[in-house]
Amino acid sequence: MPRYHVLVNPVSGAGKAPDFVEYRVLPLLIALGIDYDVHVTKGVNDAGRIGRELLLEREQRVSEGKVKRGDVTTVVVGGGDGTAHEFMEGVLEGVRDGAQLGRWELVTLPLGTANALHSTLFPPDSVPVPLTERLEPLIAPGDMHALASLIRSLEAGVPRSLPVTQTTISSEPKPIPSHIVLSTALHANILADSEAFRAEIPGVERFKLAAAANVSVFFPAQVQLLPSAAGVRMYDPRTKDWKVLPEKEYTLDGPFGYFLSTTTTPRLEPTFVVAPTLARLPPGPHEGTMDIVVLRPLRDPAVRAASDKGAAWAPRTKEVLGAAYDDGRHIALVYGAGGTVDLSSRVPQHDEGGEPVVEVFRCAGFEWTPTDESHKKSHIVCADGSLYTIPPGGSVRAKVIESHAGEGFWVWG
Ligand SMILES: Nc1ncnc2c1ncn2[C@@H]1O[C@H](COP(=O)(O)OP(=O)(O)OP(=O)(O)O)[C@@H](O)[C@H]1O
Repeated sequence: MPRYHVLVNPVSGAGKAPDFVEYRVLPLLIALGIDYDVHVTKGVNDAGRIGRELLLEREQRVSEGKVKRGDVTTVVVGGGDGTAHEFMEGVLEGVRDGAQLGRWELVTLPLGTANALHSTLFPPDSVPVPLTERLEPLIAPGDMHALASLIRSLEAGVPRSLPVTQTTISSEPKPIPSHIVLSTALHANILADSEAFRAEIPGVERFKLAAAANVSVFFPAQVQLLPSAAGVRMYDPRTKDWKVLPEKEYTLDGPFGYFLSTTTTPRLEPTFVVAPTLARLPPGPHEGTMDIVVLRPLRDPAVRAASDKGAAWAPRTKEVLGAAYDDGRHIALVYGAGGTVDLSSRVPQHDEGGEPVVEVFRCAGFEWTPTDESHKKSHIVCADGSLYTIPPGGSVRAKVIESHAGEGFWVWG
């Protein structure tokens, strides 16, 4: 077994990573005779430093003939999504400086707050990963879910590819990689505001408070969808399948309420299934696409008719995103004849011609250009929980990186 690298972020989530690694992860590796190195993060972006160092160390060992170029580096992420993000960012920075990427296999542990990646790989209601006789005496039943990704890596098999989105913002000197989520509008602003509550409320409740502060905001912007080899597709709730959009529909005019893209994770929290198409209609390996979930308030007939449009929109957003907590039911909703939405519907409503409430696109990427320089909230971008600001007059461009066989990131799930 090759050496395992174990990252420990002592502040992620409720701060349980050091104990969990010491008492649950390391004893398992020791019992199985697997060598490991523990790397404790010392502050913001330190996981990136560790990523860069491991990449360079690997490069050195390849040049000394100690490991082969195609050999895997396994990294157990003892933290949340942000820790994995920083780590991958650091590796990719090293690649931009000229090092070869190589193959990285990540093991997730649900030690952050939202744990989007771990929840996607192992949803709360998923069947426990089966244990072989070798592991059975070593793992307590209560730890099965948290250790599921580690168990998969120890039992071998095939890890999943982890596509990376590369984002450029005119103000940022370097492109920003992300593997979970890239968003603007409501989601990015919830993250921005929820940081203020982190010390007070370590759990997901802080997101709900921040949501209330942003739910009626209209985000003025224009979006250009970037086609993949299969063009730009939009989800049709009636056929429950994609339809290919004509090129003239690649431009989306705002204002926007919600705008979020993801390549890997249908769910952002254990029960918040915001992009169910990723699970129900999974893209092929190396397809190079993202799924984008969009809410545009002025498509809503009731909002168009209202004098206080923000007040009319807020309950609609809550209803629709609330349906996402019910196994991603929001993408089945369509506007009825009078602009109503039947929120109890698990299947599309029967009203002829009703438009989908949520627009879901599958394409290679997008460009988001704020159209009101004075509207600060429409300039905020979230890449895997890290926040960036688009400068006045600027825009953000996000595109899935083409993946190469044998090189890149994989995850055990
Ligand atoms: N020693 C440290 N002191 C302070 N901050 C740290 C330290 N080590 C890492 N960090 C920072 O901790 C932040 C939070 O980590 P992470 O995102 O993994 O946890 P989380 O936000 O609780 O979980 P999730 O991303 O799953 O919601 C990261 O942005 C990272 O930069």
